[in-house]
Amino acid sequence: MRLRQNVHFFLLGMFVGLSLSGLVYWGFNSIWFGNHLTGHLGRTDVASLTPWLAPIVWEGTFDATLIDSIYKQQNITIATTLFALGKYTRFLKDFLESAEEHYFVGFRVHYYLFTDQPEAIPNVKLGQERYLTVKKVPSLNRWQDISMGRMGILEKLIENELANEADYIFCLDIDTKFYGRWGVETLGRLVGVIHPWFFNVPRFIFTYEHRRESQAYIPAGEGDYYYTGAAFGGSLNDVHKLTRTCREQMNIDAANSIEAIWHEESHLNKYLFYNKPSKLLSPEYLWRDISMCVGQVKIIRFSHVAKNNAEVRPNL
Ligand SMILES: CC(=O)N[C@H]1[C@@H](OP(=O)(O)OP(=O)(O)OC[C@H]2O[C@@H](n3ccc(=O)[nH]c3=O)[C@H](O)[C@@H]2O)O[C@H](CO)[C@H](O)[C@@H]1O
Ligand SMILES: [Mn+2]
Repeated sequence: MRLRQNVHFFLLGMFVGLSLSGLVYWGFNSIWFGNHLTGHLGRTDVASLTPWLAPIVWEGTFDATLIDSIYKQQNITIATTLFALGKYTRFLKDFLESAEEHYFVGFRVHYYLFTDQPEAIPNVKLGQERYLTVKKVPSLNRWQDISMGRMGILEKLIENELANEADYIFCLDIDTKFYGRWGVETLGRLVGVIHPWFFNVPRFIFTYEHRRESQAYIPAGEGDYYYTGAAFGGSLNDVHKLTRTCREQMNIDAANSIEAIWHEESHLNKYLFYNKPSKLLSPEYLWRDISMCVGQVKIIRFSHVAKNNAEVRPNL
């Protein structure tokens, strides 16, 4: 009898003890008693801050509802520039349809699309406060010139047209598609996206320009991250300075008959090394065309689509 009573007391004690510790744990983490220092937001498997204290945005590092509500009060416009020349017009439909589903949903977005064939632009239904302006540009017969030429065109666009039209700008490749949220968590003064092939490799693998003759030169052993040329953005002023500098540096290279190893991407990397971005986006914000499982990437938001370069580009 006594033994049974003891067992009962023991079980009751266990129950009360566990409940209390559960309550304390819940209390520390709950919205009622917890705070952002004891909460769950943050990642331990990846760096979410650069050594200069810029955030690196990964799934699990931000509260989407909260950040949406903050930016909702600001009545912002996000200019988004796209280029589709030659056969790259085929990527427009998927890009625009998926962007309407995932890209700054609920915010004012103005796409500026540069193309040599305005007639080939598909009719995609845009949401409320979503605008598309098409601008005709001359065809070019080297894909490298199309890709690099974007810097000068963006520089002029910001200078001549965007001043009172937009608050932020993102410049994105068109051979891409959205699969998940890309929202206001990406906004910042100067924003770079970590290249999906180089986020988990040592620096000596980074394909920076290492020839001293090029203006994109970065000495061996230097550099922070390797950024993709397929997506970057920020405030109008900062992106204007970036595009102007890259365009000037590419002009000097051209005058010296040298082309950086990865074209404007090399110049962008040089720029972002000496002008540190205020925010970095993880490779969730530009994934690879070849699907490969990588533990740290919990969600693919935006990705290159598979393409046959020899077939879509005007030259090799
Ligand atoms: C993953 C990544 O970082 N991608 C970069 C990479 O290759 P990519 O293979 O992604 O370059 P790409 O073929 O997509 O060309 C870049 C962009 O130029 C435009 N385009 C290009 C060719 C053409 O015939 N018509 C046309 O419209 C289009 O917007 C395209 O998205 O290197 C390029 C420069 O070396 C750029 O830096 C890209 O951003
Ligand atoms: Mn691309």
